[in-house]
Amino acid sequence: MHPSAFFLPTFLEAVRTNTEESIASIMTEPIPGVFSFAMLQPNFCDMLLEEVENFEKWVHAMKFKIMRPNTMNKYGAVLDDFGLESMLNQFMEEFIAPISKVFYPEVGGGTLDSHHAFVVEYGKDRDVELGFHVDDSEVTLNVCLGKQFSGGELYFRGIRCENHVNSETQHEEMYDYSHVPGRAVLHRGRHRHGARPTSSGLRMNLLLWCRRYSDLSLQFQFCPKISQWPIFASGHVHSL
Ligand SMILES: O=C(O)CCC(=O)C(=O)O
Ligand SMILES: [Fe+2]
Repeated sequence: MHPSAFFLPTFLEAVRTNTEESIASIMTEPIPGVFSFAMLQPNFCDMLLEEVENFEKWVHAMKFKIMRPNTMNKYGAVLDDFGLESMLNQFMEEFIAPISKVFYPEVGGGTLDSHHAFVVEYGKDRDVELGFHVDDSEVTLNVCLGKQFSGGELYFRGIRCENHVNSETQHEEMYDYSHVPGRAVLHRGRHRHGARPTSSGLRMNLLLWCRRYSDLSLQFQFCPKISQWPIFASGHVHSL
């Protein structure tokens, strides 16, 4: 399948041109460090949703146990488990690393080298909301796949290092993002966030937690609570 079957022409063109200007031209940055852009073709969102649903049906029929996408979400599936691992790695290297190189140089955004990819599901008989947390990632891509829903806003509360992860939020750090199918949000894993209740319908989002394992010395984080950086932040953190 050609990339134009997955991605919107604006996104493809911006990343292929691969300059700071071309990448910035498709982005909005509603608060520092949070970027949003239109990314996926509507047909591809539908296809991926269908694929996830088929996988879940198959797992159910086989009486297999489905792996939870992460420590907090109960509903959804790990995409790497059904044959998409190498495609998603290529996607991270060719599309997300060039963007992260421009916007997140402090965490080695240009040299992301591993990922954890999953779909999360919210609605009736699914997860309702997601508590306040940081991700086990350097950079997180969160793309809404659909379907129809209300609520489910992603709220942001500022970037923090390990030592200040529970510190208070400044007014200017508060931001609520409303998901739109096909549209992506990109943020640092250490940018504190959560998801408000999906009050009706079904919301499914694709998450790509991108990491840089090759050189852990770059796991240093800028934290506004400290005047100088880097500050070492370790290991796996999810819920706060
Ligand atoms: O539901 C969302 O959009 C947020 C999901 C999220 O933050 C996560 O899975 O780490
Ligand atoms: Fe998250």
